[in-house]
Amino acid sequence: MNIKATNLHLAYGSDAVLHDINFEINEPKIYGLLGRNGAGKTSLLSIIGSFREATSGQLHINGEEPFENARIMQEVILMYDKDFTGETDPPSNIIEHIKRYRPHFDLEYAMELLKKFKLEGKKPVAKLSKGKQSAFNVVVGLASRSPITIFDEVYLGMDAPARDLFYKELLKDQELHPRIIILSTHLVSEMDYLFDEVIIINEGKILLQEPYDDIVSRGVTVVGSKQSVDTFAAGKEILNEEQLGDTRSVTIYGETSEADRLSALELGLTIGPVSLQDLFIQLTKEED
Ligand SMILES: Nc1ncnc2c1ncn2[C@@H]1O[C@H](COP(=O)(O)OP(=O)(O)OP(=O)(O)O)[C@@H](O)[C@H]1O
Repeated sequence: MNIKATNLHLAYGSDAVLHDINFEINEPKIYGLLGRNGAGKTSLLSIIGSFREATSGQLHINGEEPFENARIMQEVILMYDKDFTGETDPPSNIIEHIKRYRPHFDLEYAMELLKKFKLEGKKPVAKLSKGKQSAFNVVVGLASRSPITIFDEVYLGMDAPARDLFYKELLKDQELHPRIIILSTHLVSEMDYLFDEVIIINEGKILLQEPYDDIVSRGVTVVGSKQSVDTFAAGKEILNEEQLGDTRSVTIYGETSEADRLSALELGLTIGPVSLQDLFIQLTKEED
């Protein structure tokens, strides 16, 4: 499967939300989609999920526009924080009907997941707790085995053990049935180990799209005396700096060569890694 955005633009009335963005997703991997509140994540995912049309530019899935395209819609599932008001059926009844419009749906796996997430009862979905409704979304998303599977913040209502179960199932099932999985989340430090690739969207633009390992290997923290840190950091891209007495700590973004590491050692500095969450915070922070 291939997702390709070319000068993709979305506006709500006169408010532009996605600004001529370009990116491509080709491989069956897990993609983490990160962005601050209002950055445009849900807007972008709703175009991929064929919930809405772009204002201009193109979003193609396997070369076709997904909007009102039945063939493409069968291949993509977008799970979001759905309002289940009025849903009188229990989870097990609903999933029995999904196969009709989701060709890759695995009913046996869905039943197994209902059991794992303790959703086998006869209670209507509308009367389930918020977290159980979220877990039901997760079950449908996983068992759909759609070649493009998108989870837009569905896990927020789930408690920590349920989220942990979801992450384990996701990794296990992705290993057996690789597909493009896009996870939009604010739980960056909790979920970063799931991501093969990271896409950061900021104010309606793609800030970066890179393998997880490449991003985190590019950020370092350097701690030491003010003078030594300043000497080391001169000419480098500094994302953040903090000072306590004479001790200075800076977050640097960019390749750190072997020569850099040696010079840090000579200057008596301590070099450490930076988490994806810290990099995300620094890369998307607003200027004062
Ligand atoms: N239906 C709509 N009509 C008008 N404006 C909208 C609509 N949906 C979203 N927006 C606006 O588009 C912008 C992007 O919203 P979007 O929901 O895509 O962001 P997000 O990155 O998913 O945010 P969050 O992390 O808070 O969920 C926001 O300014 C939002 O107010």
